[in-house]
Amino acid sequence: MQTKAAKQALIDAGRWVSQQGWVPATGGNFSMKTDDGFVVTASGFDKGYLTPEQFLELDQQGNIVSGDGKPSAETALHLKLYELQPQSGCILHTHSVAATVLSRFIRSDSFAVTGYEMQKSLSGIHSHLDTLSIAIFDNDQDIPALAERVAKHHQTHPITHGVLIRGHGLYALGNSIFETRRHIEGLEFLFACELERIKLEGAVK
Ligand SMILES: CSCCC(=O)C(=O)COP(=O)(O)O
Ligand SMILES: [Zn+2]
Repeated sequence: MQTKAAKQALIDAGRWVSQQGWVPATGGNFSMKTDDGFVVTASGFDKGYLTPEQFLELDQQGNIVSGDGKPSAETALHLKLYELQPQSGCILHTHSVAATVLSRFIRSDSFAVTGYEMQKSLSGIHSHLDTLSIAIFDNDQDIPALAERVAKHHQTHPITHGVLIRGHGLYALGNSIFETRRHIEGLEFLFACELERIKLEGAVK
Protein backbone atom coordinates (compact mmCIF):
# COMPACT_ATOMS: atom_id res chain seq x y z
CA MET A 1 0.00 0.00 0.00
CA GLN A 2 1.17 3.54 -0.64
CA THR A 3 2.19 5.57 2.40
CA LYS A 4 -0.60 8.13 2.08
CA ALA A 5 -3.29 5.44 1.87
CA ALA A 6 -1.74 3.50 4.77
CA LYS A 7 -1.87 6.59 7.00
CA GLN A 8 -5.52 7.20 6.09
CA ALA A 9 -6.42 3.55 6.80
CA LEU A 10 -4.76 3.84 10.24
CA ILE A 11 -6.53 7.15 10.93
CA ASP A 12 -9.85 5.44 10.17
CA ALA A 13 -8.92 2.46 12.36
CA GLY A 14 -7.97 4.84 15.18
CA ARG A 15 -11.34 6.56 15.05
CA TRP A 16 -13.05 3.18 15.15
CA VAL A 17 -11.06 1.71 18.08
CA SER A 18 -11.46 4.98 19.97
CA GLN A 19 -15.24 4.86 19.50
CA GLN A 20 -15.16 1.33 20.95
CA GLY A 21 -13.34 2.72 24.03
CA TRP A 22 -10.23 0.62 23.33
CA VAL A 23 -7.62 3.44 23.19
CA PRO A 24 -8.38 5.80 26.14
CA ALA A 25 -6.26 8.92 26.68
CA THR A 26 -3.10 8.55 24.55
CA GLY A 27 -3.01 4.75 24.80
CA GLY A 28 -2.37 2.51 21.82
CA ASN A 29 -0.19 2.71 18.73
CA PHE A 30 -0.53 1.52 15.17
CA SER A 31 1.73 0.52 12.30
CA MET A 32 1.44 -0.78 8.78
CA LYS A 33 3.78 -2.06 6.10
CA THR A 34 3.97 0.16 3.04
CA ASP A 35 5.56 -0.08 -0.39
CA ASP A 36 8.67 1.60 1.08
CA GLY A 37 8.84 0.26 4.64
CA PHE A 38 6.51 1.07 7.52
CA VAL A 39 4.39 3.86 8.92
CA VAL A 40 4.00 4.11 12.70
CA THR A 41 2.08 6.51 14.91
CA ALA A 42 4.01 9.26 16.64
CA SER A 43 4.18 9.06 20.43
CA GLY A 44 1.74 10.75 22.77
CA PHE A 45 -1.27 11.57 20.61
CA ASP A 46 -4.93 10.65 21.03
CA LYS A 47 -5.32 7.77 18.56
CA GLY A 48 -8.97 8.65 17.96
CA TYR A 49 -8.04 11.97 16.32
CA LEU A 50 -4.90 11.17 14.32
CA THR A 51 -3.80 13.38 11.43
CA PRO A 52 -1.36 12.47 8.61
CA GLU A 53 1.29 14.58 10.40
CA GLN A 54 1.14 12.28 13.45
CA PHE A 55 2.96 9.42 11.73
CA LEU A 56 6.60 8.61 11.09
CA GLU A 57 7.83 6.79 8.02
CA LEU A 58 10.41 4.06 8.52
CA ASP A 59 12.50 2.21 5.96
CA GLN A 60 12.50 -1.60 5.66
CA GLN A 61 15.10 -1.78 8.46
CA GLY A 62 13.02 0.39 10.81
CA ASN A 63 15.14 3.55 10.48
CA ILE A 64 13.22 6.83 10.52
CA VAL A 65 13.16 8.41 7.08
CA SER A 66 10.60 11.17 7.63
CA GLY A 67 8.11 12.67 10.03
CA ASP A 68 8.12 14.93 13.06
CA GLY A 69 8.24 14.06 16.73
CA LYS A 70 9.12 10.71 18.25
CA PRO A 71 7.92 7.36 16.96
CA SER A 72 5.69 5.39 19.33
CA ALA A 73 7.54 4.35 22.47
CA GLU A 74 6.57 0.78 21.53
CA THR A 75 7.92 0.82 17.96
CA ALA A 76 10.55 -1.82 18.78
CA LEU A 77 7.83 -4.31 19.66
CA HIS A 78 5.99 -3.63 16.39
CA LEU A 79 9.21 -4.21 14.42
CA LYS A 80 9.98 -7.41 16.32
CA LEU A 81 6.49 -8.78 15.65
CA TYR A 82 6.88 -8.08 11.89
CA GLU A 83 10.23 -9.88 12.00
CA LEU A 84 8.70 -12.90 13.77
CA GLN A 85 5.61 -13.04 11.54
CA PRO A 86 6.78 -11.73 8.13
CA GLN A 87 3.34 -12.16 6.55
CA SER A 88 1.91 -9.55 8.95
CA GLY A 89 0.94 -6.32 7.24
CA CYS A 90 -0.59 -4.31 10.08
CA ILE A 91 -0.30 -4.19 13.87
CA LEU A 92 -2.81 -2.40 16.06
CA HIS A 93 -2.12 -2.04 19.79
CA THR A 94 -5.08 -1.25 22.05
CA HIS A 95 -5.71 -0.68 25.77
CA SER A 96 -9.23 -2.01 26.38
CA VAL A 97 -10.53 -2.56 29.90
CA ALA A 98 -11.18 -6.24 29.11
CA ALA A 99 -7.64 -6.92 27.79
CA THR A 100 -6.10 -4.99 30.69
CA VAL A 101 -8.10 -6.68 33.47
CA LEU A 102 -8.14 -10.19 32.04
CA SER A 103 -4.37 -10.21 31.45
CA ARG A 104 -3.91 -9.34 35.14
CA PHE A 105 -6.50 -11.83 36.36
CA ILE A 106 -4.92 -14.74 34.45
CA ARG A 107 -1.73 -15.75 36.26
CA SER A 108 -0.52 -18.21 33.62
CA ASP A 109 1.33 -17.22 30.45
CA SER A 110 -1.62 -17.49 28.07
CA PHE A 111 -5.28 -16.67 27.55
CA ALA A 112 -6.77 -19.92 26.28
CA VAL A 113 -10.40 -20.41 25.28
CA THR A 114 -12.55 -23.00 23.62
CA GLY A 115 -16.28 -23.30 23.06
CA TYR A 116 -17.02 -19.92 21.46
CA GLU A 117 -18.34 -19.64 17.92
CA MET A 118 -16.62 -16.22 17.69
CA GLN A 119 -13.23 -17.94 17.77
CA LYS A 120 -13.83 -18.46 14.05
CA SER A 121 -13.32 -14.72 13.48
CA LEU A 122 -9.61 -15.50 13.86
CA SER A 123 -7.80 -16.71 10.76
CA GLY A 124 -7.11 -20.44 10.75
CA ILE A 125 -9.72 -21.29 13.39
CA HIS A 126 -12.59 -23.26 11.94
CA SER A 127 -14.45 -24.67 14.94
CA HIS A 128 -15.65 -23.60 18.36
CA LEU A 129 -13.99 -26.82 19.54
CA ASP A 130 -10.52 -25.53 18.63
CA THR A 131 -8.49 -23.95 21.41
CA LEU A 132 -7.41 -20.38 20.83
CA SER A 133 -4.32 -19.36 22.78
CA ILE A 134 -2.94 -15.83 23.11
CA ALA A 135 0.37 -15.50 24.95
CA ILE A 136 0.55 -13.09 27.91
CA PHE A 137 3.80 -11.31 28.76
CA ASP A 138 4.54 -9.33 31.90
CA ASN A 139 4.64 -5.62 31.16
CA ASP A 140 8.01 -3.85 30.95
CA GLN A 141 9.02 -0.23 30.38
CA ASP A 142 12.09 -1.61 28.57
CA ILE A 143 10.41 -2.29 25.23
CA PRO A 144 13.44 -3.89 23.51
CA ALA A 145 13.71 -6.31 26.47
CA LEU A 146 9.99 -7.08 26.22
CA ALA A 147 10.40 -7.66 22.47
CA GLU A 148 13.23 -10.12 23.16
CA ARG A 149 11.03 -12.07 25.60
CA VAL A 150 8.31 -12.23 22.93
CA ALA A 151 10.87 -13.48 20.38
CA LYS A 152 12.15 -16.18 22.74
CA HIS A 153 8.62 -17.39 23.46
CA HIS A 154 7.83 -17.42 19.73
CA GLN A 155 10.52 -20.07 19.15
CA THR A 156 8.42 -22.65 21.02
CA HIS A 157 4.91 -21.12 20.80
CA PRO A 158 4.57 -19.25 17.48
CA ILE A 159 2.62 -16.01 17.73
CA THR A 160 -0.30 -15.93 15.33
CA HIS A 161 -3.13 -13.48 16.03
CA GLY A 162 -1.58 -11.31 18.71
CA VAL A 163 -0.13 -11.03 22.19
CA LEU A 164 -1.38 -9.65 25.49
CA ILE A 165 0.83 -7.53 27.71
CA ARG A 166 -0.21 -7.91 31.35
CA GLY A 167 -2.07 -4.92 32.75
CA HIS A 168 -1.32 -3.06 29.53
CA GLY A 169 -3.21 -4.23 26.45
CA LEU A 170 -3.40 -6.19 23.22
CA TYR A 171 -1.14 -6.26 20.16
CA ALA A 172 -3.20 -7.64 17.27
CA LEU A 173 -1.61 -8.85 14.03
CA GLY A 174 -3.05 -9.51 10.60
CA ASN A 175 -1.91 -9.75 7.01
CA SER A 176 -3.87 -6.57 6.23
CA ILE A 177 -5.53 -3.82 8.23
CA PHE A 178 -8.86 -5.52 7.55
CA GLU A 179 -7.68 -8.79 9.07
CA THR A 180 -6.09 -7.03 12.04
CA ARG A 181 -9.30 -5.09 12.71
CA ARG A 182 -11.27 -8.35 12.56
CA HIS A 183 -8.84 -10.00 14.95
CA ILE A 184 -9.18 -7.14 17.45
CA GLU A 185 -12.96 -7.23 17.28
CA GLY A 186 -13.11 -11.02 17.65
CA LEU A 187 -10.57 -11.07 20.49
CA GLU A 188 -12.26 -8.23 22.35
CA PHE A 189 -15.57 -10.08 22.13
CA LEU A 190 -13.91 -13.21 23.59
CA PHE A 191 -12.20 -11.20 26.36
CA ALA A 192 -15.55 -9.64 27.30
CA CYS A 193 -17.28 -13.04 27.32
CA GLU A 194 -14.60 -14.53 29.54
CA LEU A 195 -14.77 -11.60 31.96
CA GLU A 196 -18.54 -12.03 32.23
CA ARG A 197 -18.17 -15.79 32.72
CA ILE A 198 -15.56 -15.30 35.47
CA LYS A 199 -17.78 -12.76 37.23
CA LEU A 200 -20.84 -15.05 37.07
CA GLU A 201 -18.89 -18.05 38.29
CA GLY A 202 -17.54 -15.93 41.16
CA ALA A 203 -21.08 -14.90 42.08
CA VAL A 204 -22.35 -18.48 42.47
CA LYS A 205 -19.41 -19.74 44.54
C1 LIG B 1 -1.11 6.41 28.57
S1 LIG B 1 -0.53 5.36 27.35
C2 LIG B 1 1.09 4.87 27.85
C3 LIG B 1 1.99 4.44 26.73
C4 LIG B 1 1.39 3.29 25.96
O1 LIG B 1 1.26 2.21 26.50
C5 LIG B 1 0.90 3.46 24.63
O2 LIG B 1 0.34 2.54 24.06
C6 LIG B 1 1.05 4.73 23.88
O3 LIG B 1 2.38 5.02 23.67
P1 LIG B 1 2.83 5.92 22.41
O4 LIG B 1 4.26 6.26 22.70
O5 LIG B 1 2.69 5.04 21.20
O6 LIG B 1 1.90 7.08 22.34
ZN1 LIG C 1 0.48 0.63 25.14
